[in-house]
Amino acid sequence: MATALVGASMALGMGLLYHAGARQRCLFDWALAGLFFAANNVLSALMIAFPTEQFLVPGAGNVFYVAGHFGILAGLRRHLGLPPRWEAMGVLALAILGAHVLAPVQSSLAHRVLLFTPIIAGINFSAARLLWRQPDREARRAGMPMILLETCFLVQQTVRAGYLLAGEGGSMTPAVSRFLQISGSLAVLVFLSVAMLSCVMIVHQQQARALRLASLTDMLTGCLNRRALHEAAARTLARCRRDGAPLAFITFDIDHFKSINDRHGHAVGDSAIRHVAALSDGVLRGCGALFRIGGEEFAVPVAGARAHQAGAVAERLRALVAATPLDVGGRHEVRMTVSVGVAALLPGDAGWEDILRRADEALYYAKQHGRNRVSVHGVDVQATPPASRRAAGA
Ligand SMILES: Nc1nc2c(ncn2[C@@H]2O[C@H](COP(=O)(O)OP(=O)(O)OP(=O)(O)O)[C@@H](O)[C@H]2O)c(=O)[nH]1
Repeated sequence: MATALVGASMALGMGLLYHAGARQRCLFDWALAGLFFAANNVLSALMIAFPTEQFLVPGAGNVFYVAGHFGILAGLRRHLGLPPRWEAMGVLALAILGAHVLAPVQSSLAHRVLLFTPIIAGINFSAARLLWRQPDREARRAGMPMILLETCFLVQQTVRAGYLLAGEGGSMTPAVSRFLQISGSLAVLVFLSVAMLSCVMIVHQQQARALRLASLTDMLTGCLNRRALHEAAARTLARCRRDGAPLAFITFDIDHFKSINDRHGHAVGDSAIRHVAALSDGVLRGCGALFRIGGEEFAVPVAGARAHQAGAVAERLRALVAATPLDVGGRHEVRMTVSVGVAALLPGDAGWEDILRRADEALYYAKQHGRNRVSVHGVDVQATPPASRRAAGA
């Protein structure tokens, strides 16, 4: 009954977690798993209190037990974006009930053990393998308690099955038999308690990841935002310095954007920003990630590129935007241009902000000199010493 209560607690806990805002459908599968474990244990307790010859009762108990393990696997599958495959459990349930009609299964514990241990072990193995094969290391780390739990349970089941089979001939003492019975029940109780916590960990990690992603993503374009640039640019600069590789920044800004808003409305202005971001994404594929760092201003750190190489990419981007007007619902087109600034890492730079500042100076130069053009710092705009050197020299 204690195990039944833990199963019921698992069902309740998963349901409450869903309502508390986690809103992940895998919680339904895990709640069902808890209910199946609870049903299995209630049935076992009833069978001890009221022994019966009816084959359907132990058959249903075994179906509930397998369905409990299957529910955990189904939830994990759903969590990873795979179909939960409950229909396979339906087929399995019929097969298990059908097996209980057979006299050898009804009469012999060894046959039941031989039949069910591989099924449960297979489910445990599939669950552990699924979590282990996740490409995302952070997600795999969050799934580690569940991986260990499923593996330990698999080993425990196999060892226990081995003992039961060995003792079937009557060689097992009553003490060993009782130990196997109690340890089996305790193993399920511990399994359920740890499974509940492991499920919570998996859901929590996914939510934390989603929140983090949202805090780094620009809602309008889906590009990374300025906060993400701070993290990514510092990492990129450190890597380039370590490898002795060059690094350049491209920044660009839509020309006369205010007039697009004024003439066509804010919604078309939003579409224009999305349009330019999508075009840029295509040009920049393989060069570097696109960051939206202001209303209609974007930045791209290009690792491994010198100023003239980044300048060539910037020119392709400028030409594409100028040649590809935004189609507004098939009614009319909005032509746009961008001004682009490019700057490269200099030996005295204190941080990536120095490169971005020079790229911005180049962008300002492009705006001042007719717009719809690319300006490269050090070529079009004269180099100014970085802030740190100016401060040191002052
Ligand atoms: N639709 C829309 N407008 C935005 C958004 N963010 C900023 N803006 C507008 O973008 C305009 C930026 O205008 P300015 O910085 O004056 O520059 P501009 O008109 O593009 O002119 P230049 O940059 O000098 O070529 C402002 O009117 C902002 O209100 C946004 O997310 N959506």
